[in-house]
Amino acid sequence: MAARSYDDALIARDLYRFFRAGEEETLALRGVSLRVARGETVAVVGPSGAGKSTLLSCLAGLDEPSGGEVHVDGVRISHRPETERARLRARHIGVLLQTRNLLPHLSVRDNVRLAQGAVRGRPAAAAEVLLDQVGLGERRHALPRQLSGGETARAGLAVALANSPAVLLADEPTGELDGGTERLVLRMLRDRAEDGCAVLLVTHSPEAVLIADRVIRLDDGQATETGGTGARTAGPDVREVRHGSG
Ligand SMILES: Nc1ncnc2c1ncn2[C@@H]1O[C@H](COP(=O)(O)OP(=O)(O)OP(=O)(O)O)[C@@H](O)[C@H]1O
Repeated sequence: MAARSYDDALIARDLYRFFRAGEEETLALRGVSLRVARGETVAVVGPSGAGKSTLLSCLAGLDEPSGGEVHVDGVRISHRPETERARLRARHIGVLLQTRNLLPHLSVRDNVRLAQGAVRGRPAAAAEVLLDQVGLGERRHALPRQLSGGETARAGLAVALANSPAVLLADEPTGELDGGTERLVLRMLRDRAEDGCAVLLVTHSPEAVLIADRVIRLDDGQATETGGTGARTAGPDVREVRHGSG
């Protein structure tokens, strides 16, 4: 059991999330459990309103689950003060959100450098290397508002990868991208997984699902099997599916 826990860089146990707005109550997550191992890519799919973004926010420590626990890289991130969750996130997690993670007044390179700040001793040159990898080496001095949509997505990816995270969480990383940029983003996510990162992406894109080792389907706040073989049971409500060799 201990070895498995170590292999699983991301563990969520029995997550619940209630929202209350006036009289209205929504149970966005109803007992979701999942594990993502180092080196693995998992896609989370499901209809609008199923709870995908809520799940990703709870996994990233951007939101607190009402019940259940999240562990990242061997550390519990849930049920801690927001500042501590932010510190743990900066250290262990890369987050790629639909609203991109760029500070508007900083150049692309300085955005990457800022995200690297969480990791001591990182050479400054690594920012340039990362920007070259996402094809933005020439645009490193540009401000976010000067970037095209595809460039913004790639800059967001560079920022998400800047801290060499153990866990990478991405919400629709290829939404609204052209085919070339989508392939580049997916290849980089896959490469990170091959380097030992645990990658979880929320997606509607069939191409993104294809790069995943396993697919988790959320429906009305519950995770269920999507079919196939080689399932790895992660909890009472989750049966997952492994695609071929990935
Ligand atoms: N801050 C909030 N306050 C109240 N209800 C919320 C809040 N955030 C999400 N919800 C509700 O929780 C449920 C799940 O929402 P969520 O955004 O997680 O779904 P989703 O699967 O990501 O949808 P989409 O694919 O459309 O982005 C929805 O019913 C939504 O209205």
